[in-house]
This record gives sequence, structure tokens and C-alpha cells, in this order.
Amino acid sequence: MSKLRVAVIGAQGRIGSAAAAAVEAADDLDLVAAIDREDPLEALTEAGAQVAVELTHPDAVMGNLEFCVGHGIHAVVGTTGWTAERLDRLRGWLAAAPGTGVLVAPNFSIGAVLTMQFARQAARWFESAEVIELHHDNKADAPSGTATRTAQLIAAARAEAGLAPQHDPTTHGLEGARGADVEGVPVHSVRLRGLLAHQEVLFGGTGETLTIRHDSLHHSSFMPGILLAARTVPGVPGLTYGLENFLEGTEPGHQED
Ligand SMILES: NC(=O)C1=CN([C@@H]2O[C@H](COP(=O)(O)OP(=O)(O)OC[C@H]3O[C@@H](n4cnc5c(N)ncnc54)[C@H](OP(=O)(O)O)[C@@H]3O)[C@@H](O)[C@H]2O)C=CC1
Ligand SMILES: O=C(O)C1=N[C@H](C(=O)O)C[C@H](O)C1
Repeated sequence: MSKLRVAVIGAQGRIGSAAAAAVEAADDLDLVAAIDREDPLEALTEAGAQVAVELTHPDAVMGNLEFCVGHGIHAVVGTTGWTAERLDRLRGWLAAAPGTGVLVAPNFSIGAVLTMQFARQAARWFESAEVIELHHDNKADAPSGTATRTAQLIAAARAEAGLAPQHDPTTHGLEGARGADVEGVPVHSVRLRGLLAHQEVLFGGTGETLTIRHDSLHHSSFMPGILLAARTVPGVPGLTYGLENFLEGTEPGHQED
């Protein structure tokens, strides 16, 4: 069987370099292009890439995806900075490219995907919910894509359950002290040398709290998810948001890197 032809965009970066190495090491995948800021996107078409793994910067991702979708190259996207408007724009490009698939995943690690699912499940049972995300000191975006998605899922579950908006008695405080407001859920962002990617979701109810914590200790935590996504995306046309949509029916052994 011929190997799937995969390209990595952002291949000099922290996660992009790890992704390029993981693709290269996979028996069923062929790393046909590994490009970064200075390289032309035409390298993807010249190399005959079938799937592009996009791991760059919120300022670069839309241009890269417009090119990929316009050339019928499926994409697996880890880059953050997504808004409803950006997702709509991407849907528009995909509508004009039937058969092309794009997965946008706020987080490729299985533990982070489960954290989001557990948080959604817990949200309806607690009056208070806050998210603390902690990342390395070179991260461009805040809050993280994962924390934003987590807060959105909590907000949706609260609304579905008919919970009242969260009570915040703060009348005196410095700006930012209560974090960013993501659909009514406070999200706090810590940037610290030595960290990679970590998140705590805190829930509070009468006489009890629940804390869900996840730690990505190494970029290897994202690789099984990226490889699974690269293998799956050619069979899923249109936009898929969240790796969980590709995990259903997958045996854990199939996520090996
Ligand atoms: N979904 C997930 O599971 C994960 C997502 N991420 C996300 O991935 C993104 C990258 O993170 P990280 O690797 O830490 O960042 P880095 O800054 O280490 O890497 C990004 C790389 O992309 C390059 N780049 C910038 N613009 C372009 C462009 N137009 N075309 C090609 N390459 C470009 C950068 O070059 P230069 O240095 O010259 O700017 C750099 O080499 C972030 O948005 C991060 O949040 C990270 C980890 C996991
Ligand atoms: O920049 C990072 O490092 C990460 N970015 C993603 C995010 O913003 O959620 C995923 C993970 O947290 C690592």
C-alpha cells in the first residue's frame, strides 16, 4: 500500500519539529515537505502533499489554510487563535472544495481531550467554574486554545442545564484580576519558564470543590493525536472541530506514534 504523503508547516517550531520527526518515523506516512516561514507554500503542491499538518502562528494559519484547501490538500491544524468568524471563513473555503477535509484541534493530547469532556460533564452540577491554564513563556496567545474551548464547553453545558450566570461579588479589583471572561467563565493564564502546557478546571458547589488537572510534560503527548488525525482526515470532508470526533471507535493501540 502506498504511504500517505504528509507535509508539516511550521516545521522549525517547537511542536512542528516534533511533528515532522513523528511523521518521518511512521511506517505508513511519508514526510514529503517540512516548511517554515521563509518557504513558499508551492512546496506542498510540488511535493504532492495529500495532508498538511499546520503548526505555526495565529497570524499565519488562515493564509496557509486558504492555500491548502484551495489546492485540495487536507489539513490537520493545531495552531490556535480560532474565532467563530475564522471558522466560518474556513467553512466557506471548504464549501468550494468538496472532498477536502480539515481538522482543527485545540489540543491533540488524549488527556486534554478527556479534560474537556470531563469538564463538560461536570459543569451542570456546580455553581462556580473557573479555568486556569499554565504554559511556557513563549506562547503567543492567551487564553490558550484549549482553555477557551474548555470554557465554551462549560458555558454551553451550564446554559443547557438552565444554570444562572456565575455570581461575582467583586466591586474592588485591579483590571485582569478575575481573568478573561470566556462566555461567562473566568479563565486565568499563567506564563512561566519551565512549563509546557497545563490546565486546571475548578468547580465549586455547596461544601465541595472538584479540580480536573491535566499536564502535557513533553511535546510527545501531542504526537499520537497528530498522527491519528493525519491518517483520518482524508476520509472526513469538511470541517471537523476537536480531535474527539476522530477518536470514536478507535482502539488505544491505533494511536501509537
Ligand atoms: N493543538 C495542539 O495540541 C497544540 C497546538 N499548539 C499550537 O501550535 C502553534 C505553534 O506552537 P509552537 O510550536 O510552540 O510555536 P513556535 O513559535 O515554536 O513554532 C511556530 C513555527 O511556525 C513558523 N511560522 C510562522 N509563520 C509561518 C508561516 N507563515 N509559514 C510557515 N511557518 C511559519 C515560526 O517561524 P518563526 O519562528 O520565524 O516565527 C516557527 O518556526 C501555536 O498556535 C500553539 O498554540 C502547540 C502545541 C500543541
Ligand atoms: O502553545 C502551546 O504550547 C499549546 N497550545 C495549545 C493551546 O493553546 O491550547 C495546546 C497546548 O496547550 C499547547
